[in-house]
Amino acid sequence: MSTRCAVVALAGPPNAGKSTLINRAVGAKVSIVTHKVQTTRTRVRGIALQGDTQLVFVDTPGIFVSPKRRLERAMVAAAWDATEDADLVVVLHDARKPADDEQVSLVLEGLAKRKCKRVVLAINKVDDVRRESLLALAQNLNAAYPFERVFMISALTGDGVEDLLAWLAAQAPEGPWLYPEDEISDLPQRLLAAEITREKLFLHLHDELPYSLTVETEAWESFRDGSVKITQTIYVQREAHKRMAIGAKGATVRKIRGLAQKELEEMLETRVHLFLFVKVRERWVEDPERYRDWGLDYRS
Ligand SMILES: Nc1nc2c(ncn2[C@@H]2O[C@H](COP(=O)(O)OP(=O)(O)OP(=O)(O)O)[C@@H](O)[C@H]2O)c(=O)[nH]1
Repeated sequence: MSTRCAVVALAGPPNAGKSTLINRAVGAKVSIVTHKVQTTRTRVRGIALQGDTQLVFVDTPGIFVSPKRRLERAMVAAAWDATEDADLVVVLHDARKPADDEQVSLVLEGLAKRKCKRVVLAINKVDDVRRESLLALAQNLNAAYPFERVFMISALTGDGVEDLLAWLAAQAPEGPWLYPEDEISDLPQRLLAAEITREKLFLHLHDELPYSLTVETEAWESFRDGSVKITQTIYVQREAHKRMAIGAKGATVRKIRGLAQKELEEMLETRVHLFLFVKVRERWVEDPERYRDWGLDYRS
């Protein structure tokens, strides 16, 4: 089978609907692929399969910033490099915003100065505006930058998304996939499973725990009877947070485990054995590898 692969730079300001679009494209509730998956210059936000074509969506967050400090300038330059490296660029525009919106103007000016290969516009959230306003919006945006194509989509309802994906896939050059299939098909499930546990933690710990808490799915084992054993670690930054997450005699983590396991069973339609560990990973934000294994295990 001849394969195709394209790196697609997704240029959408915060809130344009990138995560929603990626979730739909990937076909699973996964908003971030992982910090572990990287192309040379930028973070991979999601990987979608369209038949024999792999579409690797990369992020371009910096291009919406007017850089002042040196670090910002470096970040913006890297993001622009990512758009130049990409096979295709999708500018995602929120249909509720005007064509001369400051952030989109910044991007269109930048695009005009660069050698981006192929740039298309996807006007998102079309479910939330009057249809009649869309034509003028598309014309105005096209006047500011000559897009190769304009797509009208609703990442939320899925309207138009298949057309966009099919078009992107058809443009993808022939070549090997950047990521193995099992890696990408396994990844969303692992992440989703971690997100489910994180959600339960937030719902039940209220404001007590800081937002720095993370959950990682460490192992995923499938058994012959169809059941799955999922092992996750909840990383917190301090001993006090660990005690909070565990609760008196383990009551909190047990409750979280029960709720998360139930939701996982519904999602996977099979029996799930969920094992949760709580670990302290001090300053993991700054140096995740170094502090990864600090702290004691707690098994629920
Ligand atoms: N009505 C409508 N809302 C949408 C659509 N797509 C996304 N949204 C909403 O817009 C908000 C932002 O969507 P996200 O997908 O998180 O946006 P994002 O671009 O990933 O945002 P960042 O992660 O901050 O970069 C959410 O409340 C979505 O539900 C759409 O097609 N229609």
